[in-house]
Amino acid sequence: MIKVSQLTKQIPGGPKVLKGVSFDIEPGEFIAIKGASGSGKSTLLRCLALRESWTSGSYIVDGVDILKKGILGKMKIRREMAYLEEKPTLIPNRTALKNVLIGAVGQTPAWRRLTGMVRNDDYMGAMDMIEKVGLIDKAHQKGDKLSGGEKQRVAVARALVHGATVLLVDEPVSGLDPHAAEQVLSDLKNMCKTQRISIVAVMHQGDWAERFADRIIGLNNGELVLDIKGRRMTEREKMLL
Ligand SMILES: Nc1ncnc2c1ncn2[C@@H]1O[C@H](COP(=O)(O)OP(=O)(O)OP(=O)(O)O)[C@@H](O)[C@H]1O
Repeated sequence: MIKVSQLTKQIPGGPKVLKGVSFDIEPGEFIAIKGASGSGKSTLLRCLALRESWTSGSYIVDGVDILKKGILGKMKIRREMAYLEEKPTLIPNRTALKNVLIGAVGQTPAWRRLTGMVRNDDYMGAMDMIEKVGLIDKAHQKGDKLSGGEKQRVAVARALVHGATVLLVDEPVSGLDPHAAEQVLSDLKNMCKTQRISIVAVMHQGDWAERFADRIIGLNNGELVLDIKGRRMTEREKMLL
């Protein structure tokens, strides 16, 4: 269980982007973040991944007070949380499998990324992950020959192959056609249910959040103004964002 309390992010000499945001993340939960452009969605995600520093607040992950643990806290987050930026890129001339195996910058030793050398159990783990995102028949297809949705699913596999239990993902279906978007979100939802992976996804466009998320949290100008079960939002709730 993850507890975010009073997360505030002040840009030095700039705006206060997040203002006392508090919410919990349960194992296996799919949380969508909604909010207008500039409301702080991506900053919230990057703060959860510790890619941005927190100005104040507390961050408890499995009972560990992360911000008080310094480098150990950072290592725990890097181990347990995978961060996927909007429109992730694959190495075009490497297969889907190789992308999963060696593409995760920062999680694979540099010598292994450069040489492409992998251990047998890494290979099995990557194949498992590719199967979980429903792409086993595309494992040996080159990155640039995959469709947008397939690339996104490979990127999800790459992000999770090192055993993370939480996936933080920015606009997972941005730029995808409705069919591919549906496939990506079905995979993500399935992972939550079968592997108890928690997902926090910025999903502002369309009604994807309402259709796939267990919970929707909403930001307006850096404040959390909505925290509801995943369902069709009322007009009043939409007005809050
Ligand atoms: N390093 C920074 N310096 C100055 N302003 C920043 C910085 N980082 C974020 N901001 C501002 O904070 C606000 C929130 O940015 P953020 O990217 O989190 O919004 P968002 O909700 O993800 O927007 P979008 O939907 O357009 O991607 C924006 O107004 C942005 O300009």
